[in-house]
Amino acid sequence: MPKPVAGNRSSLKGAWRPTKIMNARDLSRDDDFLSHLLVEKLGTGTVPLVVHKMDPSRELPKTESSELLQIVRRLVAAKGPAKTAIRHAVDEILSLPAVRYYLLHYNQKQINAFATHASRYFELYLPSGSIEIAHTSRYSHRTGKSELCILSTRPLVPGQVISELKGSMADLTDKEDKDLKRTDERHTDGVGIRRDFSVIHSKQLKKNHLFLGPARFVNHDCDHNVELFREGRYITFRVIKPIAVGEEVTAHYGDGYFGRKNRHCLYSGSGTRSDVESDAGGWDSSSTNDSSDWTTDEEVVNVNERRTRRGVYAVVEDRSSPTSGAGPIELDAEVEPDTTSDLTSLASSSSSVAIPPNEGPSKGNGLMTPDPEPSVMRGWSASVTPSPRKSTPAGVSTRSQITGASTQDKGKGVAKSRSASSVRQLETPPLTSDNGSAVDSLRSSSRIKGRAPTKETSSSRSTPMKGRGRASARGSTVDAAELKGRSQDDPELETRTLRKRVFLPSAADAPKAAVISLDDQVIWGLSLGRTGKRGRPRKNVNVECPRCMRHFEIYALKWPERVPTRGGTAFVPEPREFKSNTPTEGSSSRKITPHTLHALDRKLSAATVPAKRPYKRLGEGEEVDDDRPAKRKKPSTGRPRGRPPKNRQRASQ
Ligand SMILES: C[S@@+](CC[C@H](N)C(=O)[O-])C[C@H]1O[C@@H](n2cnc3c(N)ncnc32)[C@H](O)[C@@H]1O
Repeated sequence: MPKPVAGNRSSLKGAWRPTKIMNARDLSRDDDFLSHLLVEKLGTGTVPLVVHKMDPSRELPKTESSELLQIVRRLVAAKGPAKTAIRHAVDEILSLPAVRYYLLHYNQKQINAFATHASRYFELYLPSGSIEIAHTSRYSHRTGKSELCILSTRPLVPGQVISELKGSMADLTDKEDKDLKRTDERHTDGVGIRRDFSVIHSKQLKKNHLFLGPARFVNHDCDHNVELFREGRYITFRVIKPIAVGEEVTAHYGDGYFGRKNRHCLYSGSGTRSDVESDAGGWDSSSTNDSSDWTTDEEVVNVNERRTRRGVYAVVEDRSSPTSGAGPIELDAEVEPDTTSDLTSLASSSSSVAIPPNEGPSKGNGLMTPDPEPSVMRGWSASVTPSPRKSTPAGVSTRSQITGASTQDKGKGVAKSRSASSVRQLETPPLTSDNGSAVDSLRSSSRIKGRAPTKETSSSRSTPMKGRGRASARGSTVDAAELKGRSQDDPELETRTLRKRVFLPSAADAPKAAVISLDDQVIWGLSLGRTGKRGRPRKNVNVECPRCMRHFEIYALKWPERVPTRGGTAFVPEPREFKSNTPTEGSSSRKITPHTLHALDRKLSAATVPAKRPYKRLGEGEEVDDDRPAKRKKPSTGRPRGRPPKNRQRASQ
């Protein structure tokens, strides 16, 4: 039993710190509660969002939807870095009475994990986001249950990483694993539901992991448009085909997840919001929960509109028209304001950068640094890549699903696909200041129709992709193989998220080194052609290495005349990289700058280099010929070291 945090529960606010470790029990409990608060309760539109819970029988503390909506509104309107805005939102949710009650017996570590998980859900609502959780009835006729999905709210281009699609993974013990496989008969609608709908298998660890958070709502499609890959501790989703606004984001769970060759996969082709809205009338509201709070009676649904929760993005021709249904959906230039939720759609985020048309997907686009670890994260997606460079098709594979449809499929040999991972706790990357700066720079303007589109800022280009223009229709394909092997750059996972690519400054960008002198003699050449022993050229001299600098000081003092010159003047080569210690972000001090040169100048002026005595190997019987006075050995005091002499001990008494 965790040790409850003592003291006033209101002190929860601001007292938590991000943590990545969660055990499966806490993760499922927290995810049930948080998805209830931040998905179900905030559902807008005509169709409520009903989340499959890990434990549907669990009673959740009652919360006011209006309070939650206020928190999200403040998050959307907040100024400053996204990270700070998210933190405030989490603080606010932690101070809700229902949440405080829920956390009553949690210790600080558990509170940290809960708050971190809450931040993953809040990130979905950032104006810079490019996805949303929506309802889909695509599978309901077979699964007999409400299903949710992820829709894009902006055009996404291949190579982009959907930064806000986050989740957390926790190891499953054998017992927990077995329990999840068992059909839960307690489900209210009487349908036996297995709760292993979001279990990922790690082949390498021969273990199953529970994967929960917003990313768990990504459905499977044999013709998927994102791939899941692991980067160190993180799981990330990368777009592999253009995704239009309103289109569903789908991954590949593995070849045998829905039966042999996925023959029971219910994905019926292009899944767009139209599947959702047009089916809205058929939705059985009796099985819904109080998320219908958000459905107003006056709301008139225009069946020709295609909309995400953020607003209408397309209007199709009237269904009664003879041409209806056949023609292509016309996409609006901009996303319209969300009339139902008051959540504003702002300019594109780092994960959905406005891409100049006619530019193909980036090669080596600096999105993320691949995980050098060769272990294969097979999972969920057959195209899950262990690292972006090795886009191995066969990643984390989820356990075969036996709910609804899968229950019917029982006995038909719903195969299990397995995946490999070498990590114990995996999750999607944390929100970084990247996002924050993107939001900062973008918040001032809006993409709401009629307003001037946001000017792209450098921070919004944190995923420097040479991409395509507005995402084309689903059919437009990009060879997935084309993406494989492209060099990418990191997250640490996590911009957020993904670690920024370490861009080494080019020689042209590097500060030009100044020439320094000693006693009016030019001594400085950053690369001394000959600094090795006995004047031999020394390879790979790294002048930024302090050791090399020391060598140089000695060299320059001893042989100032050997300092390289070119055409009579001092030769100042370009700074080199410090090879043994690749510079990382913020480590610009590793570069030679005028400042370091100046420091060296001062050092050299004051330096005195003692002459080095050559070592001599002694022959047999030969004695040391040393004119230095022999080091006198201190006479032993006979007492253990560190203890004061007895008389001093006595004196102190
Ligand atoms: C990781 S969850 C995805 C989110 C899920 N729709 C939800 O609402 O929780 C996996 C479950 O979604 C459903 N699902 C996803 N893709 C499917 C597909 N192509 N065919 C049939 N069911 C699918 C199955 O019920 C599966 O167990």
